[in-house]
Amino acid sequence: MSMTVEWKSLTKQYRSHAALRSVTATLSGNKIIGLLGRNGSGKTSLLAMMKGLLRPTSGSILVQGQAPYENSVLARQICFVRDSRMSYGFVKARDALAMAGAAWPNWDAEYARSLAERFELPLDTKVQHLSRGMESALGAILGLASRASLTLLDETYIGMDAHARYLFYEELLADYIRHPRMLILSTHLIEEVGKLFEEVVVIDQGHLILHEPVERLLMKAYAVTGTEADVDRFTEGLQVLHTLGAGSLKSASVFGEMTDSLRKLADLYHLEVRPLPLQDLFVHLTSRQEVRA
Ligand SMILES: Nc1ncnc2c1ncn2[C@@H]1O[C@H](COP(=O)(O)OP(=O)(O)OP(=O)(O)O)[C@@H](O)[C@H]1O
Repeated sequence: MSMTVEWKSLTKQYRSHAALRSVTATLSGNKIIGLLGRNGSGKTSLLAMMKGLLRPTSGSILVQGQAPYENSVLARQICFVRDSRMSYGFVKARDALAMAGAAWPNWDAEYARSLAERFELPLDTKVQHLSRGMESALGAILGLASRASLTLLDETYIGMDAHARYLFYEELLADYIRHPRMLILSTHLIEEVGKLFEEVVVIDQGHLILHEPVERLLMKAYAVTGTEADVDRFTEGLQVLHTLGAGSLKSASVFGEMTDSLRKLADLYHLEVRPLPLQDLFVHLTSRQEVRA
C-alpha cells in the first residue's frame, strides 16, 4: 500500500503563537523523508497532527484521504514515536514491546526481539529507568517493528551514542528495503542521517520553505573557491548564501543550478566547484529567510 499525506493551508496556533503557518504540500509514495527545521520550527506539531494527536487550527491534513484527528482506524496505520517514557513509563521494556505488539496490525515480534538484542536493550528494566540512549533504542525498536504504513520518528535516536545510531540507520534502511513504507524522520543530525533521505521537507518558523527530492535539491546549490577577486566576479548577480575567507582565498556557497556556461566561467577563473552538503544547505536556508526554493 502506497501512502499519501496532504497538508492543505495547514495552520497550528497555540494561543497567540503560530507554530505552523499555512503549510501546503503532498507527500506520496513509499520513501524515507527528512523533516528538517531548527528548534521550535514546528516539526513536532506537524508530526503530532499527522498522527491525529492534535487538531489543526485551520486548513486540513489528510492521510490516505482521511483526517487523522480522532480517527481510530487510521491511527493503527500511523506510528508516531516521540517519547517512550511518557507512553510506557511504568512497565518493563519487555512489556512495552508486548503492548506495542497488540497495538500494531503489522507488528513483527521476532524482529522486535532481534532488534532488542542488537541494541542490548535491558528488557527487565522499567521504561522510566532506562538510560537516555536505551530509551531512544526502545523508541527506534517500536518504530521499526511496528511496520506501520506511515511511521513518524521525532528525533527518536537523538539520545543514542554514535554506535547505536549507525546501527539504527543500518536497520532502518535494511527494513525499509524489505518492507517499503513512508518513514518521516525529524532530525538535526542531517550530516549523518541525510544519506537515508530520498526527499526533504524544510520548515522554518512555521513556514514550509522547501519540499524536494534530495537529488534535485543537491543540484541546486554548490560552493566555489578561488581568489577573492575571481569568486566575486563569478558570483556577481548570483544568489550567494554564505561566504568564507581565508587569506587571499574565498569560498562562496551559491543557491542556483550550475549551468554549462557557469561551469565554463568557473573553469576560466580557475575556481574549484563542489556540491554543497545537505547540512550546509539547510543551515544557510534556515538562517537566511529571504532565500526560498
Ligand atoms: N502546547 C503548546 N503550547 C504553546 N506553545 C507550544 C506548544 N507546543 C509547541 N509550542 C510552540 O510551538 C513552536 C513549535 O514547536 P514544535 O515543538 O512543534 O517545534 P519543533 O520544530 O519540534 O522544535 P524542537 O526541534 O525544538 O523539538 C515552538 O515555539 C513551541 O514553543
